Amino acid sequence: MDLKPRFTLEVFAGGMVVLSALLAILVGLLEPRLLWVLIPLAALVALAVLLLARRMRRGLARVLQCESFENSQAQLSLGALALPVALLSGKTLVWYNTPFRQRILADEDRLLAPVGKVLCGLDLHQCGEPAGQVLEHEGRKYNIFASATAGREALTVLYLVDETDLRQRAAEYEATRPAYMIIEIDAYAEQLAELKDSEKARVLEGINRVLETYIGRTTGFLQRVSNARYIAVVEERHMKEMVAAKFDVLDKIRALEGEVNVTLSIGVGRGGDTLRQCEEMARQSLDMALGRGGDQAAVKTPEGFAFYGGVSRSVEKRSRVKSRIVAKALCDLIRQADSVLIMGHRMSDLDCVGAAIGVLRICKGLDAPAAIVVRREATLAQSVLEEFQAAGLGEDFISPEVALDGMTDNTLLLVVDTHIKGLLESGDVYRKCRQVAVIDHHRKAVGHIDNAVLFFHEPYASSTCELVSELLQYVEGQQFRPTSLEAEALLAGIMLDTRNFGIHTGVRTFEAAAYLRRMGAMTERVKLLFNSSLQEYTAKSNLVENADIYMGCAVSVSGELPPDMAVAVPQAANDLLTIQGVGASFVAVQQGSGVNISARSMGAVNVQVIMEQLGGGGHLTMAGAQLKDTTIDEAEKRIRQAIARYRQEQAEEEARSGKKR
Ligand SMILES: Nc1ncnc2c1ncn2[C@@H]1O[C@@H]2COP(=O)(O)O[C@H]3[C@@H](O)[C@H](n4cnc5c(N)ncnc54)O[C@@H]3COP(=O)(O)O[C@H]2[C@H]1O
Ligand SMILES: [Mn+2]
Repeated sequence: MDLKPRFTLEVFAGGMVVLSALLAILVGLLEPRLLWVLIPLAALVALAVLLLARRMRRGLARVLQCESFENSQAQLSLGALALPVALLSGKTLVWYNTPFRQRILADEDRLLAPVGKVLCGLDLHQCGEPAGQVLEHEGRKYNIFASATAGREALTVLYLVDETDLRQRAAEYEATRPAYMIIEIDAYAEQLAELKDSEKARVLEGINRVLETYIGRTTGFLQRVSNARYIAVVEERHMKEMVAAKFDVLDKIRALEGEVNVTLSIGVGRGGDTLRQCEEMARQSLDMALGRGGDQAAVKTPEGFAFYGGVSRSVEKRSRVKSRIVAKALCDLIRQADSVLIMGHRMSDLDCVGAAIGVLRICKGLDAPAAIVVRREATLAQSVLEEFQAAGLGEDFISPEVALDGMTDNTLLLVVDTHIKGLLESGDVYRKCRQVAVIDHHRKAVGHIDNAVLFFHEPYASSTCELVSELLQYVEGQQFRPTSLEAEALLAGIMLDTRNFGIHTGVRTFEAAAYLRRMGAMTERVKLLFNSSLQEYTAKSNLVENADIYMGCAVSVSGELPPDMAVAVPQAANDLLTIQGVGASFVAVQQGSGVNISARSMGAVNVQVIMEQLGGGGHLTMAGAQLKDTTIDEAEKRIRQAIARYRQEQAEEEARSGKKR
């Protein structure tokens, strides 16, 4: 039956016709007179055969469709089924029931037609899978299932389930799921609250207008719930568009003209099971957006967070970031991770190791497996590392190689005291970690980590240790109380970056120090951590002695120092500042084929800007740079050029503002 049954039937009928025609011709040749009778007779027979063949096929179809097929129970049961059902032999349609004829064949008989012509794109193999094949036919969507008998003359039963309505509803359901948005005006209290009422109204009018248009395009609604806050609920189909456009409303708000630069932070909860769940997710997202510095949108779905906007804009972040919120977010991240690695910058110093020790305390309090990644052979915090080793805590510090070995897909990397990829202790560890969080106080620079789920960046803090001390105060519980040793490491970090509370100190710096003192930090023991060896001291004195004064800046250069003398460089730069008439100091030392530079100031000179000219960075008062493939003479020339250029720009700026600093 498999071998073209249609062909067989037609050939048989045709063959009979041809045969009778031949016979008629033969008889006609033998007896021409009979021709007059034979020709009409042959035509009659041919007509009868054709008619019969047609009737036969129709009759066959009717029989197969089975009103009278009593002895076949299977056919009977399929015939009465409300679903369209068809029977195939190979790929040929050999039987179908009435619903199939009506809905798929448009009430025509297509028996023995190839099924591919009737249902375009049908894939019998896929129909045999448990999920079946979804096919569109005449504007309706069918899920088609097949079950086949094995063997050469394979028979297949096709069941067509009309899922048009179901699928339409499912798509509509997905598209109308609510997404919850919380929109907050950044630093409202600091900025807008102090404006004149008329000006404030103007700024708010601008914001309202932009937001109303933005939400007005959707089927959702917008509601201002407090001075600085709006909520909005929009349908998933519109949320999709907003995400695709990367929340361009942020740009529109930033472009508003006015006395102050307003920016927004947006938290979105999307894809939750309930509206309440979405609201909760939106709140977490807003916390994230604010914790990363604002001026951005954070979207939380059950899969995790995604962030839009807010990257590397040079607008200064004015909002005082809430440490409490960050502490909570940080704890959540640590809890979700298999293990935690804490890592600072290359040539780690007391601030970065101290901060790492503080963060490790939080991990320990949460019972999360955690370690600090540090190269003990290249560090400026040897004193702290030795003390912890002596206290039996050496295992908390591991090398990048060990860290790489013990890592899983779900390891969280906490970067402290830097946010620049190129300065990390180990780039490999960073690249292998999927989840990264950053805690830093350096001014945002190029090459910053851009995939952090949490970016706690406070350029106004004195040190990373100050930030971590604040975080420690916001996690509640006895288990988060730092030991006196840990408190001393944190205090050492603050003292390093403030040069013993000499510069860059704010109210919060002293509050953090007071907290650490309460936790048992002893200043006299902290001071010991800064003591240097006689060799280091001599190296430092030599550097100080060799300094030149150039345009009010002390510049000292030197050939290569022994590797363990590295700390003499920043210390010499610090000491040079104590000389009268020196506004900034620059100490450059050959290291391998490159040159390392430490720059310091008391605040009147912005050494960060000068070091940025050389590809470095840091802070207003404390910065550095690493020059590659440079001789020390060339480095000195470039430092002097950078100073000259800075002085010139300074003079121009003073001329413009018409006042002397
Ligand atoms: N290419 C680049 N791009 C962007 N930023 C760059 C950079 N190169 C350096 N910086 C930043 O400049 C700051 C100064 O670095 P520096 O090595 O002179 O000075 C370091 C360090 O050498 C120095 N230090 C460490 N131990 C010390 C000790 N026992 N006594 C005195 N100073 C110490 O304290 C300073 C701590 O500074 P901090 O980590 O906050 O910030 C650093 C660093 O993050
Ligand atoms: Mn540091």
